[in-house]
Amino acid sequence: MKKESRLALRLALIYAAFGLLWISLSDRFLASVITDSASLTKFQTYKGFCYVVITSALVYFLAKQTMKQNFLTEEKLHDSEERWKFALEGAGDGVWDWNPQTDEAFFSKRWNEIIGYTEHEFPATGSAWVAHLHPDDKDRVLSVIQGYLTDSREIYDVEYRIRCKDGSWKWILARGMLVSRDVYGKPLRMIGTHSDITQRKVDEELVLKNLEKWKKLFDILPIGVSIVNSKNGIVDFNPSLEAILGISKEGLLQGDYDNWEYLRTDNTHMDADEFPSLRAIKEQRVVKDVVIGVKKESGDIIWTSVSAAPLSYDSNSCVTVTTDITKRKQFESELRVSATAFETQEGILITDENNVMLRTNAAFTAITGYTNKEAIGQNPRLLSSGRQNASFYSAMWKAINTTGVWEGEIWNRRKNGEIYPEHLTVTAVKDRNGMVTNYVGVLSDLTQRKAAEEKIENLAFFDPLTKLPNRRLLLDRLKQAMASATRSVTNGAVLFIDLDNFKALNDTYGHPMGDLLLQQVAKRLVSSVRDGDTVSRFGGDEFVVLLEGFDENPLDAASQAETVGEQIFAALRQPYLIGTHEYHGTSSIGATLFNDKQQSIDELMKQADIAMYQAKKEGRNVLRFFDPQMQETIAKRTALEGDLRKAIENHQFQLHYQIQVDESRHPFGAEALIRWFHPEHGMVSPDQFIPLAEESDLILPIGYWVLETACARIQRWQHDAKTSGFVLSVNVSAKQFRQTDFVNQVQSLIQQYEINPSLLKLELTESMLLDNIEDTIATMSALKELGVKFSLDDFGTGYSSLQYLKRLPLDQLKIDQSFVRDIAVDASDRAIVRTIIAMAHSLDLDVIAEGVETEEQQKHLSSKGCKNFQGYLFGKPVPIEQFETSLRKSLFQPADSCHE
Ligand SMILES: Nc1nc2c(ncn2[C@@H]2O[C@@H]3COP(=O)(O)O[C@H]4[C@@H](O)[C@H](n5cnc6c(=O)[nH]c(N)nc65)O[C@@H]4COP(=O)(O)O[C@H]3[C@H]2O)c(=O)[nH]1
Repeated sequence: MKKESRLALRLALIYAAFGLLWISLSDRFLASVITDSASLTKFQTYKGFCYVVITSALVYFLAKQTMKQNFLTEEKLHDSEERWKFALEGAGDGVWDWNPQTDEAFFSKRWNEIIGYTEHEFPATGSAWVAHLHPDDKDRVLSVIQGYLTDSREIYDVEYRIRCKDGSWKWILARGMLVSRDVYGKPLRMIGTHSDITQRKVDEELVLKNLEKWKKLFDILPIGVSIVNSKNGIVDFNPSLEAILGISKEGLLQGDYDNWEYLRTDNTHMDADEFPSLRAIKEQRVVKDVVIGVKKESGDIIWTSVSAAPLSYDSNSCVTVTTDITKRKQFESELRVSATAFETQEGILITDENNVMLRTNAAFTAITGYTNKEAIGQNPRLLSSGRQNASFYSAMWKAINTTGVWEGEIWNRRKNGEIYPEHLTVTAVKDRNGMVTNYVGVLSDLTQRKAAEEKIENLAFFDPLTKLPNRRLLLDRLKQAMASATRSVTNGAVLFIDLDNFKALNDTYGHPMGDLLLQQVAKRLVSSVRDGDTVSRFGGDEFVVLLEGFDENPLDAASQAETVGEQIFAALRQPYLIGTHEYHGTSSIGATLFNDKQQSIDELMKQADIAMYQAKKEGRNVLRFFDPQMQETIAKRTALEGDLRKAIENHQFQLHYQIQVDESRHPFGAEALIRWFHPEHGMVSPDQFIPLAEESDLILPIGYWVLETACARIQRWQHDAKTSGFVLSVNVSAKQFRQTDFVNQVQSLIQQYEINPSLLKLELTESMLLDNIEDTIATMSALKELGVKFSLDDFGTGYSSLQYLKRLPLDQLKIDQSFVRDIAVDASDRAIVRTIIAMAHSLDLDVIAEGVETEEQQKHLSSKGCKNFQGYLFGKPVPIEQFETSLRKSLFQPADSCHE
């Protein structure tokens, strides 16, 4: 119940209580004291007057009390209203008071002032206020008021613009409340404040404008901007970041980037604590320009530069700026490549369109001598040597201007004045419109190349050791000489010179010594001939001298050639000082003439070779002219070689066996000697075909055949009680022995024929053993391990010293038949034989003498201590059947009867 209703009810109750008491008590009281009715009526009238007086007094009293109370309340209210009005006005806000029913309004002094009026100047009605509202705000404001009054919300507030006295507009915040309603509940009074918010509105607008400005900037910035929170990762970002990282908005928000790998500039893994965002948050400082490689699942790498700054309002967040530097990095690396390319071995100069030098590289300086500083601003003509004329340059520029490029060799001048050959390429650089902006010259110094070319030419035509023309140049000159001899009808000669015993020198003193000898020989040869003649090194220890302009008569020409040959012999015969050694050498010369008769170069060289071969054969240190008979021999040789190739498969070889006996002529072994039964020539002696086989490598299959046949023979012998201890000697040639698998071959044969290896004796010659002593020892030792025996054949003809012999695992020395032959008559042979036998004894080796033909020879040998013999005296080499027949005889007959 409302306050005023309660008050009215209280008054009514007091009045009702008094009236009821009066009615019920006053009549009873009068009736008890007044008994007559006249007096009673009279007193009842007086009682009525009293009632009126008392009730009036009561009403007066109650009304007075109530009014007094209302007045006090109102006064209090007024006072409090005044106080808050004062407070509000003091705070700068205006106050208003409005009766919605009467539209009467009160606007405080401050209210008026805010919009430029003096107190009471503004019409005191609500409608006057409405009339001053901004047209854009009016409807909104009225609907807010309407809404407030009907919705009975507690507080009304609205912002609007109101026209000031001077016509300007001010933003006002009006706040108020309904303070009373009439008995029907209709709004009776609204009061409120009126604050000037114009400045706030301006500020807000500014903020909004700024916000929009920054937002737009954020959106269109080509660099990625993001807000990173140390816990939640990227919380806000602009579209550029999505574009740079190539990730969708959702992906960024879901943290898909966590799956990526991050790289340092050196491509190594970057840890999270190195990220600029996390560092900026942790260290609370700006972290700038950290280069990060973002490696995605696809393997693609995006290179970024990231800066981060902590946010002052949130210590766990920062703003990061991400720039895509992938292209820049690419460009930088291309730039590095370009810079490196610019600094190549080739000189580079760049000019402007007017041919003024702008830049040169280090190689340019190295080649020309001009530094970059000296070259800049100059015309490249600075390098001109004067060797090319004006028309050369005009052709060059014509080419550049039409085709855009010129390339060629040119002579230029260095800063020090030296003129040098150069390879130059000039390229015109054009802009988009086809206008020349620059010229680029690339130059390389050809000085060294030319020298190298010269050197290569020298290598191609000259022997590097002796500096003499080589085979190629000789043949070239021979061709010219032959043509010239035809033209001039003269004779020329080719001398083929071979140094005697050069191989022995090389083997004994080593190759460097051999080289020194060759150099000295070359000098002597050159000084032995005329200037126009050619001295060449043909290969190894072979030299060829080409002589021209001899007499047209071949005999005279031959004697002229012989004279030169003699001069050469004389020169080469002189002792050589090689290092500290004095060396005496001789040579063999093969000569042939050439003239107008048509001959091929090959033929001519072959003739000279054959002649030289003949000279060697004839005892060395001689000059031999080629003659056709000689050629015939060679032809035969070649044919023989062809036949030899087929000999094995045609089963034309046979082994003959020659008995070996002891002092009492008791057979203890044999030597296997090969025989070739040629279908046309009959039996060919090994002396004829073994050297040929050695030259052509045919000795390898032949030698193997001999070994295998010998092993097969041993196998048979060892199973026969009478021959079980028989040792079979087999000749082994140098080439055969030097085969890398020779030991294996022997071992396999021993195994294959299951022979006692000690029954196989390999005969080696001195010269082949000393060729490479270390390898020889290794091979011999390996064979020795197998149990094979060794005999040193032709002993005494070579150069073997005791020192070498000691190192060889030999079993036997074989005295060469040349010493045996004259032993009865030649004291020196006897001495040699004695020495050989003494040597063998001192080395604990057996000795056997070969070629023993007479009793006398045997006697002499026996007297010197030789106990084993081989020779026609005991038996010639014979086929196996014959051998075994006579062997049987000798084994069952007295020893002396073992003759063939
Ligand atoms: N005047 C004379 N000569 C005698 C006498 N006793 C033996 N001869 C001969 O002297 C040579 C001894 O063989 P060689 O010094 O190893 O010399 C052998 C050997 O170096 C080589 N030769 C023979 N067969 C083979 C073979 O199977 N392989 C190899 N690599 N060389 C072989 O051929 C050379 C010549 O062999 P042959 O003509 O068979 O000549 C044999 C033999 O018939 C004699 O009392 N008086």
